[in-house]
Amino acid sequence: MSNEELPKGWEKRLSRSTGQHYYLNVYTKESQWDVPTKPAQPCDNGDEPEEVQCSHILVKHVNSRRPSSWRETNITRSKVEAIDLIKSYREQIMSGKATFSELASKYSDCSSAKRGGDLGPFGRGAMQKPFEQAAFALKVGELSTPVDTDSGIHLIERIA
Ligand SMILES: O=C(CCc1ccccc1)N[C@H](Cc1nc2ccccc2[nH]1)C(=O)O
Repeated sequence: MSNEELPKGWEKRLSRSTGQHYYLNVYTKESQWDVPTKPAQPCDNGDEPEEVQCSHILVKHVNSRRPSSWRETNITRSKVEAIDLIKSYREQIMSGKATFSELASKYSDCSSAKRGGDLGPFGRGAMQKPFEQAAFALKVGELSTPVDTDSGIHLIERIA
């Protein structure tokens, strides 16, 4: 099995003393004789926080899991229209024409709109995977591109 086929974070090495292959976890530098079957976990050297705090603007569409919100009882816009709205909100925030909180309070189809879109701190496993992946990839203060979940289209800002 070449390195390319191993789960992420593992390297195949040759033991000089035994002539046997072993496997090195490149994060923790631990080694094992058995072929790894799961990706190596980065050791807790601070390269990923336990929790992040984000605000989001959610624009639901007709295919959303629950096409209804505090703003609109029956949401009929298309997914493309939702993406275009999120792109326009992103542009307004990036250009300084509006703040994230203003737009979230006015336009987000999530109940967090009442808190300027603030979802509070959350760890991995708390949110739908596409949202989680996008949130944990953001640096503090960074704005995502449109994120697609079963709830709808999101614009995410990492607060902490
Ligand atoms: O699930 C909720 C409440 C989320 C929340 C968390 C923490 C504080 C306040 C609200 N709202 C859904 C819409 C929704 N779907 C989401 C998916 C990921 C993150 C936030 C989301 N919000 C809905 O209203 O359909």
